[in-house]
Amino acid sequence: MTNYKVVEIFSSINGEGTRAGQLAVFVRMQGCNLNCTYCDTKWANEADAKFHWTSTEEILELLRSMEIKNVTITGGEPLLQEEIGELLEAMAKEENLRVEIETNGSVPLQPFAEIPNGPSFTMDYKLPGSGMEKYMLPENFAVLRAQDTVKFVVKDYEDLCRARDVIREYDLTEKCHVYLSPVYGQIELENIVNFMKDNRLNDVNMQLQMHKIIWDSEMRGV
Ligand SMILES: C[S@@+](CC[C@H](N)C(=O)[O-])C[C@H]1O[C@@H](n2cnc3c(N)ncnc32)[C@H](O)[C@@H]1O
Ligand SMILES: Nc1nc2[nH]cc(C(=O)O)c2c(=O)[nH]1
Ligand code: SF4
Ligand SMILES: [Mg+2]
Repeated sequence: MTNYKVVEIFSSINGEGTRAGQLAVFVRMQGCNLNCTYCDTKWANEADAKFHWTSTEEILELLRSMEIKNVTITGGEPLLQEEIGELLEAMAKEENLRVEIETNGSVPLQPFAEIPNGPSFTMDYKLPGSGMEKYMLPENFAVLRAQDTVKFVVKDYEDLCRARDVIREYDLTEKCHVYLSPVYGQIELENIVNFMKDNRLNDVNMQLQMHKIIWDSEMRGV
């Protein structure tokens, strides 16, 4: 039986992305290979973070009982779980689930893109402000499909410029959804809009993390 290091499972509205505002279940996995300056889930990344070994069947049973269609698998970095492919394959066979996986851009996506009826990807491209850009795998861009998303979490003007350049270099708005999302509390929101206007960033979505507006920004499980 395959098990995963699950730190929390909760339902909420999705605060981000193409399904923002819709009910979703979040499955958060322990551990990460990166250490972004701004990470809001550092607590889940620590090697000694409290987790429950949870099996594929236990996760599926819980999801079936919750009767919520959207599932977001996140972390930490969920694609580091050994055998995560097995979970994604099992979820793909569930008729009533629509699965999204949030991933940090440093793990090859190709193997997971081949899963029939598999998850959509919300892939971060880590910008200079994260300190992690050197770990990005540009070959992942070639794997993305119309249902997938590239997300740029922007901290400052340098990050905005880099996001713009990457969007243009890889023609991302022609391939998939593209989001700009502020590092919480660290950039004037208006500056993002002005930058989009100045640079004619058509087909790019600015988003705010709704859950941090609705609840305390440090609150877990919402
Ligand atoms: C915690 S990560 C987990 C998934 C994966 N490790 C990743 O980085 O995409 C989920 C999302 O939250 C974003 N995030 C983390 N800390 C943030 C912050 N302080 N403000 C805004 N977004 C943040 C990440 O950039 C990522 O898009
Ligand atoms: N409500 C809610 N929506 C979310 N969308 C992405 C989240 C995340 O932590 O990645 C998140 C989260 O933690 N909570
Ligand atoms: S990759 Fe994701 S979970 Fe890992 S440190 Fe960065 S934001 Fe946090
Ligand atoms: Mg979060």
